[in-house]
Amino acid sequence: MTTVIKVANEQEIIKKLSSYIEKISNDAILNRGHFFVGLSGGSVVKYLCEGLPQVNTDWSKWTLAFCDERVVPEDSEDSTFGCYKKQLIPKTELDTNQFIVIKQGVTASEAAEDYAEKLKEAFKSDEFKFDLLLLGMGPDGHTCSLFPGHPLLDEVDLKVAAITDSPKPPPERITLTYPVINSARNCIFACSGAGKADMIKRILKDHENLPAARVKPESGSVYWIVDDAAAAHL
Ligand SMILES: O=C1O[C@H](COP(=O)(O)O)[C@@H](O)[C@H](O)[C@H]1O
Repeated sequence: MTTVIKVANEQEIIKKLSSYIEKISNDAILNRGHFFVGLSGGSVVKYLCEGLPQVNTDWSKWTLAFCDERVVPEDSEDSTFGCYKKQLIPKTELDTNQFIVIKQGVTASEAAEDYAEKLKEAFKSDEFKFDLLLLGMGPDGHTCSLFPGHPLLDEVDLKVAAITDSPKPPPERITLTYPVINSARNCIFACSGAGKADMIKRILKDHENLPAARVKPESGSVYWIVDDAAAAHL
């Protein structure tokens, strides 16, 4: 089921997103004793670093993985984990060892293989069923590191794949693939600004088959939290 939530501006996106995260994390902890969440990079980093410190939850029950990650050193500005390490961890009770991070100093395909092993260990299963994936959408309609027209859109065997020709720099990344994304219990997109308005219309109104539109969890929910500027053509 897809739900579109329109709010006034970026600050309201942060508030709404945080309230959904609080509810979903507390339900997961109550029902299954743990909360598995996938984080994205880009603009979502800011929303989460501002919003999560206000969330009322049992942080010790959280495991945080990445929907995609750039294959760069952890201290690079392009490292998604590096951003959360600097901007989120000091503001919460989260510890670095609750994050599942990519192996350093290896190729993208080695990093993807190693990441899949780490997820298998964390989930104690071959099925990586996330309670929540926090997703962004680029102005070209990409989500995670799944780009329009890329062969990875059709990947069904690998759960974590490497990409070495990302059209958005940096080129080397790892990404969850649709079999994992679409088995999540919940997916939330958070998008703000006029730069996303055209793509939001193409996905939510015209139903074009773009990468972000293919996020349709089989037995889960997808929420789009969009501000007035991003929702201008809906
Ligand atoms: O490169 C990436 O881009 C997308 C979208 O970023 P945004 O800044 O336009 O919101 C992001 O979701 C993904 O995690 C990241 O690696």
